[in-house]
Amino acid sequence: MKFPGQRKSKHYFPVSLRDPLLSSQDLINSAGDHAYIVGIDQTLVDIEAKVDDDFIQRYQLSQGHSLVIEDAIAERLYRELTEKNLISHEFAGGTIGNTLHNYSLLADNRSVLLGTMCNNIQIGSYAYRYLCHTSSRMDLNYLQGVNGPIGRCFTLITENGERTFAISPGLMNQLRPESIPEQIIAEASALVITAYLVRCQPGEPMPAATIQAIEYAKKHDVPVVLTMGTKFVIADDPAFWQDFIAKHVSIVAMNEEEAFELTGFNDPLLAADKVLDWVDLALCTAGVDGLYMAGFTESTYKRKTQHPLLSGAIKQFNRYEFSRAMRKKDCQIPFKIYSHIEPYMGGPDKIMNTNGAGDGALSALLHDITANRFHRLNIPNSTKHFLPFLTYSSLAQVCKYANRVSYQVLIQHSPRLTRSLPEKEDSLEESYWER
Ligand SMILES: Nc1ncnc2c1ncn2[C@@H]1O[C@H](COP(=O)(O)OP(=O)(O)OP(=O)(O)O)[C@@H](O)[C@H]1O
Ligand SMILES: O=c1[nH]cnc2c1ncn2[C@@H]1O[C@H](CO)[C@@H](O)[C@H]1O
Repeated sequence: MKFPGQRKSKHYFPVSLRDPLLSSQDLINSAGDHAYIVGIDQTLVDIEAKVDDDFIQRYQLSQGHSLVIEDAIAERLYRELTEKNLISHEFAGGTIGNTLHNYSLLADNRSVLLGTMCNNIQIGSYAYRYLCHTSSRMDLNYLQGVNGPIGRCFTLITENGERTFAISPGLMNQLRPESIPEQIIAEASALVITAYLVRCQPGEPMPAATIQAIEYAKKHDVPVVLTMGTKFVIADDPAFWQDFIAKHVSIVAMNEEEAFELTGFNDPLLAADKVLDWVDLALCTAGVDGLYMAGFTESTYKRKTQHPLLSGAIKQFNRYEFSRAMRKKDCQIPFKIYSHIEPYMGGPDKIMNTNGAGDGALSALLHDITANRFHRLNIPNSTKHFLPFLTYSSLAQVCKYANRVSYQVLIQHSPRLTRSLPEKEDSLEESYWER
């Protein structure tokens, strides 16, 4: 595992606190395989095309929405895109696939993907391309074989820059509960799922497989991380999602629109705060406004920020952002902590594609959480683990890292990182980071 503390010059993580008894070689060689994340996804390839508004209407899609379409319509849509030469890019996609791939690239470490994959893969087929464009550190040995295609996600970009997803599911929802390996979940640092997983036809097994994975995670005390997907899935039934999150989820990742649908709060800070009624940690991305995090720490050990205090809907909300997050149940006196960060370097001069920017932020958070577990497995007696912290770094530092990864996604075309971050960041010297 690329342990965050190994960065030589400027770090995203507080390496000055690293245990002096620890040789970095020990870290590289020992517990690497045991600190990994597992996720479930609908295996999908993104097929990106520029279209006009008339195209969206003709196929009865709705702008900004991710809708599932029938096979016959998908074939007609695909034929029109190819005949008119409108397809600009094809990428491996899926919100969890993207997140795991990015995690594996950032951490140079194992992630395990659960989902379906074609038993017979033809060279050049979508399944083939999915596998070719997936990090070799992503463990695909636990995928369930199916006799048919994986899903296609037509990513239709209209003149206003809006993305509309039309999903042709193929057999992506055929994952069965018995294909969920209990031991893989039991030993993971986190189980990552998306709200999209419950959007299935009656009788499809994916929702039951997801619940099976959640049950194993709860049995073995593995945090369940839910990323929302799209506001429309939440808007369909906010009460269902509130209940689902309260029952099953420890960490929520969402953007401000999804946060609004879930909580009724327009302000991402208030929405993240509301989500703490149900979970241990919330990440809320807010496009040009950067991102927010909210969580808990042990009251006695909260740490004051050295950054200027920020005022928002909650007064001086970032006062204790130098604290490390903990699960609420692990705190004797839980204390709420919040942090916010503006887009890295004010945002890129030119955004290539916003698709996947939120997935990138979540993969950074997962890297920090797994680094913490990795460190704890290696050096359980380290001073860093005198309390059962969830993150290795402070909330402020996690925000910084998440934001940096989102920036990297914005400056490339693919929703998955094509390469890791530079080892040395000259830009970390700049005043933005000093605040
Ligand atoms: N226009 C922008 N300018 C600067 N930074 C941006 C912009 N859009 C996004 N970002 C950065 O990317 C992060 C995530 O963006 P956003 O809130 O759009 O995610 P998202 O809607 O969840 O994306 P996706 O669902 O495609 O993964 C933000 O927190 C911010 O750091
Ligand atoms: O229904 C879906 N299930 C899983 N992933 C999806 C679905 N719709 C869109 N995306 C994925 O979301 C990513 C950006 O966050 C895209 O890469 C797309 O593949």
